[in-house]
Amino acid sequence: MIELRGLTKRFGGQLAVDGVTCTITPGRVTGFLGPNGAGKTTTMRMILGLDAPTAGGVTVNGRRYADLPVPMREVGALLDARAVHGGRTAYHHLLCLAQSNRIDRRRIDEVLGLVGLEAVARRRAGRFSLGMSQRLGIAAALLGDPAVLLFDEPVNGLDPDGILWIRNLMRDLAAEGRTVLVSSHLMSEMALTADHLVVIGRGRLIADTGLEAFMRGGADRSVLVRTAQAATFGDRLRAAGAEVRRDRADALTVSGLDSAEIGRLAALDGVPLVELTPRGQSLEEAFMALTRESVEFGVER
Ligand SMILES: Nc1ncnc2c1ncn2[C@@H]1O[C@H](COP(=O)(O)OP(=O)(O)OP(=O)(O)O)[C@@H](O)[C@H]1O
Repeated sequence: MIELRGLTKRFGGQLAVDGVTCTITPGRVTGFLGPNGAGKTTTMRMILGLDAPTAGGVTVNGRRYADLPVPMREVGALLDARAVHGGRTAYHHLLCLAQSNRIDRRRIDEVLGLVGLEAVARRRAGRFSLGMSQRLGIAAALLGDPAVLLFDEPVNGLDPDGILWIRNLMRDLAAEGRTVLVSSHLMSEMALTADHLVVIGRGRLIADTGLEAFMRGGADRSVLVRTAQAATFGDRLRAAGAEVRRDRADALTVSGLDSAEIGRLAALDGVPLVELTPRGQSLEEAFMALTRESVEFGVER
């Protein structure tokens, strides 16, 4: 569990994080979203005690990071995958971390296995590809078997196999009951990975909500209706107050009436429907709508 209370960070005149209050709960993947410069990395750095808040505070499992006796056993993080000593082997990198955190060295082989790096454990980390570096960073995050995990933009620069692997890993970690916070500016990625979303823009919390509610919220919702009698049924729906667009010979996009009402009218008129599908807006659209005001370097539209 991670609790942010009025968390604030100012860099000179710049308010990077502005009074964020929310709780990241265990057992699910929480996507931490926001446009570039929204304050995601700064928030994560404060959770990890790397930056001191200007005001407010944050606790991990009820304690401030600085008060955790062995932090790696409580919280693991992947912030910058390239931040390893390039001359060390993967094994040696993990060994140094294990020794300085009083973690049994047998755990090293376990985490190397978990991330699929056993075969290259004795190679220098400086020669690793980005994907391998990400895996090593994740191995380090998992080393202390922590209940809380933070990943900052973990899929950046990865190929589809790597992305799928990370996605499954996050979901597995959450299913084990851990708290998993993953930042991204990619909505499409979060739609496939997260159960819950925390969205920030210009340092402020703009949403703290389930994934489905986020997609539903504020949407101009419509319903796809397919029937061989599209022309006549379209007129019937218009007469009932709907806005109707005929997309194909057999397909209508209807707004202003919900699917239950459309289905009832079809049944009353004996119109056979081939399809009746409520359409939420895509996560990407919902995100754009929500963060439009808060994009730091927005393009005039
Ligand atoms: N050390 C620093 N000194 C001064 N300003 C900083 C510092 N770190 C971050 N900032 C500023 O704080 C704001 C938030 O940055 P942050 O990196 O937390 O955003 P982000 O959401 O992680 O963005 P991105 O998706 O681009 O990584 C930005 O305007 C950034 O320029």
